Amino acid sequence: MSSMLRAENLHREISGEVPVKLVNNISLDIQAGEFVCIMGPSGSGKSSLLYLLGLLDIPNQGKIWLDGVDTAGFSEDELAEQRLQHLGYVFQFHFLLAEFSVRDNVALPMRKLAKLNTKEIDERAELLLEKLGMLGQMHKFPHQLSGGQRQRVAIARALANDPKIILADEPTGNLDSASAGNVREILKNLAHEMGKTVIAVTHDAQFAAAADTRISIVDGQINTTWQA
Ligand SMILES: Nc1ncnc2c1ncn2[C@@H]1O[C@H](COP(=O)(O)OP(=O)(O)OP(=O)(O)O)[C@@H](O)[C@H]1O
Repeated sequence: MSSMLRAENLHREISGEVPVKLVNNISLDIQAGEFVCIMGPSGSGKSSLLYLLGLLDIPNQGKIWLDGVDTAGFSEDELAEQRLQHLGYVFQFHFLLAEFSVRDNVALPMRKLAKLNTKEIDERAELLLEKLGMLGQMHKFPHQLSGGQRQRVAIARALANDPKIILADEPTGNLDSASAGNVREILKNLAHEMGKTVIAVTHDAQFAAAADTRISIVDGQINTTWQA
């Protein structure tokens, strides 16, 4: 195994009359193909940490290495390129575009990256939808799907550019238990069968039980780390 995402002494605070420490001196080292869950009480800084690890926010102090590459000092354009190529995101709310079909939603990140032609993009979108059991719904629009189906499309979209890392923020938070179990198995298999590094924030104990590593956050700091 090799280090896929390494963070050293991450700090993130919001300045103001009373500065708020969201992330307070967090260091971690996540391996390729590892399934990691971040847990902790509401407001403890889990999402803030995930945004830093996903290069969606910039730490006030500390560094992040993505597959050995130091991301400190990257310009906004360079960070956007890293996000598009190497990171896939799944949120509690799916953020699918309402006016786009299922297939077009999955195709969108590939169109932005512009490495494949239109035919190749549609073929890959269909392949990903097939893997997630959603091929039959590809011409539908997000409002025509159930919550679990939308989340599977969101996972297909996250996989579009074959990222190294999938970051998920409460991916089962809005789902009934059967759909939550389905999404949990999909994300676990992405790590264990496809070798993706999966990092998920969750309050869902069953979801966390499937992880290789559980990191518990309290007041912006790592409280405990548990490994299977
Ligand atoms: N932009 C911001 N400005 C001020 N406070 C913020 C900001 N973003 C987050 N916070 C506060 O920082 C703390 C950490 O927030 P964060 O969303 O990271 O926690 P969390 O552990 O993910 O919570 P939850 O489980 O409820 O989603 C919370 O108290 C939150 O209210």
